[in-house]
Amino acid sequence: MTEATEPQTSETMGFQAEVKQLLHLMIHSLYSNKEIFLRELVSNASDACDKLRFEALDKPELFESDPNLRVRVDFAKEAKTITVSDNGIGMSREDAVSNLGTIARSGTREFFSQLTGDKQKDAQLIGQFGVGFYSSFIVADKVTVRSRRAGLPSSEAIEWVSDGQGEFSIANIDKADRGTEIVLHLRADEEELLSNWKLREILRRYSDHISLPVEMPKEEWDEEKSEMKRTGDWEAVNQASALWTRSKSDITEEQYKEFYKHVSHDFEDPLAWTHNRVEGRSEYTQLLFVPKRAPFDLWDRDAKRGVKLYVKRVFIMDDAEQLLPSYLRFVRGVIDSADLPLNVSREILQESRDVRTIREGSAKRILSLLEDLAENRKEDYATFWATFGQVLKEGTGEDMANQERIAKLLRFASTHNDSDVQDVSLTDYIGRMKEGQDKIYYVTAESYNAAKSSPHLEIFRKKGIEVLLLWDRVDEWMLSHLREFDGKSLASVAKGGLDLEALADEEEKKKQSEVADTFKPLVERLTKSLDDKVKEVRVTLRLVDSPACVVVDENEMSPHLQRLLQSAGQQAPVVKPILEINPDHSLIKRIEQATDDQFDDWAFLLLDQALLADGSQLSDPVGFVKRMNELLLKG
Ligand SMILES: Nc1ncnc2c1ncn2[C@@H]1O[C@H](COP(=O)(O)OP(=O)(O)OP(=O)(O)O)[C@@H](O)[C@H]1O
Repeated sequence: MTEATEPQTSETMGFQAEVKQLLHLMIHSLYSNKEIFLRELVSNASDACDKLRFEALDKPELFESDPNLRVRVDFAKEAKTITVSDNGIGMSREDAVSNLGTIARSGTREFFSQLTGDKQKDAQLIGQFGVGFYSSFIVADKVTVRSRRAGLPSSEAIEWVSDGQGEFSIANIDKADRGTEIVLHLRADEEELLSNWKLREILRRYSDHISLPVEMPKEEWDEEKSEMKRTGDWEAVNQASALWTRSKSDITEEQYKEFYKHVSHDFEDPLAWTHNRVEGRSEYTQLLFVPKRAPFDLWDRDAKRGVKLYVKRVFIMDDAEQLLPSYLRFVRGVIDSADLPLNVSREILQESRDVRTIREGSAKRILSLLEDLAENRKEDYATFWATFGQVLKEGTGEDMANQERIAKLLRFASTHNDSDVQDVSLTDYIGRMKEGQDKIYYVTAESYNAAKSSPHLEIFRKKGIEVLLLWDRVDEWMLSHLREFDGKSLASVAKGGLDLEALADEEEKKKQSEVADTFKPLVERLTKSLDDKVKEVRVTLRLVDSPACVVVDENEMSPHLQRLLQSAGQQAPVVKPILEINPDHSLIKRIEQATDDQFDDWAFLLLDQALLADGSQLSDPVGFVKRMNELLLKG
């Protein structure tokens, strides 16, 4: 253990507000999981050793005279302390102030605003956020961190002390050995942790996958005194070989799960994983996990993502986003390449052919894993879809080579089961297609409710043709890339030229041409009144309950996409709608009889209500209300 001299240049500082909140909540809501503190500290210690090994690639002198990286866990019964120490990278004074006093992740404030005060819910949320070092305070009422950054002189080591209330102190000390030592002064009721057996048991459970030796003091049975005695040596309590390098048959499920928690900082078990060694032109090992829950910053474009990159078992970097396409950014894990140079930089990663091979190989593995879930673990796939489905949809445009496979994995709500649960695949849909139907029909809208009550669905419901209901933000984007599936094109029911001809019977075809003739005068009158507002007016048989609806031409941007672009502050082309009227509706018959002085009002009213039903905003809502009231009064 370190011989610390008297602290100098001591300074007391306050925790960032979010840290205070985190500490408070953690102590109160994670108590039932208190042993995780050891996992978190050992995980940090191991990361610190990985970082040292990486920096030492360029500067071997950082190893000083102590090249054997390891983590040590010790305890002192009398003093009631547990100490976790490592000979990793260590922290400078500045590092300690920012790493152990603030949370620098983006989205932290938003995250904290979601906490409810309900212990169970908050514990889940905190788990999602990641507790790290601060979990020490679940079992300790005082924590002392002594650390010296590799490469700094012994006089520039620091001592950080806090009781986890609101402040910490930091001082310069002298520390000969490199790395970090964290001393937990246990709370009064935590004495049961002060046992060699207990600590080994926790370490084996939580840290067996750590690739460095995690050591504890060696003990032997002392015959004379009839008790265990320390020999003065240290011994590893874990296997100390990188988990992903072991053979699959030697790894237990529990070890995979713990390893996942270590690499992802997640609190929960993963949903699924895939572990492979790839040999051939490119050689690498991948151990990739699909989490069960979205990290709190899944939607934050700047958030850290990606997997950890190792080269020949040496840790190179976190969040190597080049190793997976962005639509798989929820995947966590490790990729260990045998081909990349140890001094690989982010820039090199972008250019490297080996990286491209790894990225393609990893995407395929994850897609196979998801296919397996979809096929054999339907409930888990539903969990996956509800959590990450929207992200996976991005793949339809991003990864054209795998578009068909991704499309097979998509799930939608549909008129078939009339619920907002997204569980219909395109294959299910095709299996239920009517005779003569050659398209996959869908409607897009702002919400499930808007989609399911779209007037465009009326004829489909009447004919019993299934329509997919889409309302996720990414849907329009996806649809602009995914034009067909299994030889069937995807068609919006809100677009003109709705080709239901093939499905219409003789009688319907006859009726279509009859009504076109009969309603020609009305169509002409409406066209005149709405002149600059619509592209065209025509009679349709697609409506059942609504008097009219708006559609756009096949090749034009849907109104829903126009609105999405506008709300994102982008310019959308002005597309005039086509007004389609329902010849069987009484309101249309009423308008047919309107006198010339009222006709314009009726025409505008018809168009405006069709726009409203489509989810559009009216350009003149006051005019709409006025016209409606006047017509109501006139009866
Ligand atoms: N043993 C250590 N040696 C060197 N630096 C450390 C050590 N422990 C913690 N740190 C530094 O403190 C930072 C904060 O640690 P903390 O455990 O709170 O969060 P984290 O590991 O970054 O993420 P998470 O909260 O998701 O676990 C780390 O990122 C690291 O820079």
